[in-house]
Amino acid sequence: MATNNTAITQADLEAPLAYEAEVYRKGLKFERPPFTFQTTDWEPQAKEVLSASAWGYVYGSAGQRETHNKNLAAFKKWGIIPNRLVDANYPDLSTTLFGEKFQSPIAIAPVGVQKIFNPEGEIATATAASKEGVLYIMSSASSTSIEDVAKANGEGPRWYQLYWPSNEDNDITISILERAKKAGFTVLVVTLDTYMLGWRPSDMNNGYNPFLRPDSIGVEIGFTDPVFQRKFKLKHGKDIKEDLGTAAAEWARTIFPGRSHGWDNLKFLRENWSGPIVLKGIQTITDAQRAVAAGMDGIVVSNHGGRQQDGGPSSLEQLPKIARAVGDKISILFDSGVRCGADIAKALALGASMVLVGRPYVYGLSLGGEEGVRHVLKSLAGELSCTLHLAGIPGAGRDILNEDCLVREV
Ligand SMILES: Cc1cc2nc3c(=O)[nH]c(=O)nc-3n(C[C@H](O)[C@H](O)[C@H](O)COP(=O)(O)O)c2cc1C
Ligand SMILES: O=C(O)C(=O)c1ccccc1
Repeated sequence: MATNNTAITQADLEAPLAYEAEVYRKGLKFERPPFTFQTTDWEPQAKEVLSASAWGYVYGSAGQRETHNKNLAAFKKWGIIPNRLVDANYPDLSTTLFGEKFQSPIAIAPVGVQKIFNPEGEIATATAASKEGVLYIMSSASSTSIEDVAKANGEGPRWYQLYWPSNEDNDITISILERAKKAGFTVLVVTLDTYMLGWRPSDMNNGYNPFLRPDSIGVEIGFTDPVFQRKFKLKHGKDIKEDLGTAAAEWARTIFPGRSHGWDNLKFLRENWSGPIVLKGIQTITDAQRAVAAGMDGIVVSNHGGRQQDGGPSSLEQLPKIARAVGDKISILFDSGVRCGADIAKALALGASMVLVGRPYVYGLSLGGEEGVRHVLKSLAGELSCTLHLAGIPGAGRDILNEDCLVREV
């Protein structure tokens, strides 16, 4: 399997479709994945195995779920045009970002507190991503430390997502950035839409905030951070382990300070991070242009899967406008509402160079740990490859897969 920047081999091109071929070749002897190939069934099946609180947390969205529902519906407004008598055998799914070649255009979206879905949590996901040649984006709210995730991810490509503390905690931010750099995270993804949690009725009904549980899950990065540890001791006169509840609440306040930074503050991150910086949560042309003006390297067109602000537009609807405005000046990634291989093809066609998947792999993690995440990633890559092949589109590159490949149906 190709890792970053190694040449893509014929075997790499064939790998996504090998999953399907194996099922049919082996028939009933095929060792079944832990759950279905039908992507629409992942969500209801995960519901059956999760506690009400964990389920409410992952499936839950802001407000009346209007933004969430629009995210899903937006994909159905586009059709992929099928072309005949074109040889698009084993389409090349590779994509290049910041001078690095990635074997797959699919990435693991940053998702916090993964141990509430499976005791292996981020270790299972980071291992699965590495085995499938998929980019792992690590959340600031992980229930596993930066160093342990890096170990599990091994040679796999990995980026670090920052929940950005306020200026009073710049020393903590610097410490975290240094740790991420040292642990081999190459790109910084700064999430802009979550300086406070959205209005989430399901979590409020369950009285559920993963940080504030008695076993304080999701605070691992803070609890293992020497600067956070020192500051906590100075302020409270005791060590973290002497008062886990207070420390967890303190870490939650640190990474969700309740107020947004301004565009000017990005200079601070630029000064303290030597690699590319990507802003996650962009939804307008104006903000995308501001990102370009601020010298950023990439944006993730995302509305956080509809979990933050309700009543907004679907993320996919915003993508082509933004791509047309700034696509030649900045790298564009996308998430929110991706549920199957055809969805990935559509997001790529509408201007994304990389597509992040959120809830689907969390359902895989819930249903089958590392194998479950691998099954989700293999299914999505396999279906994407199959879709492009049958549509006569030989690759995922912008020169081949673009708006001309789609028809707007409604
Ligand atoms: C359970 C859960 C936790 C998440 N935690 C984070 C996080 O820690 N940092 C972040 O930037 N985004 C977080 N997200 C948002 C995802 O990165 C992504 O934007 C979103 O899930 C995409 O929408 P989708 O679930 O429809 O694919 C989280 C999403 C879910 C479902
Ligand atoms: O739930 C989220 O969307 C999110 O970003 C998060 C992750 C961990 C803890 C709190 C919020």
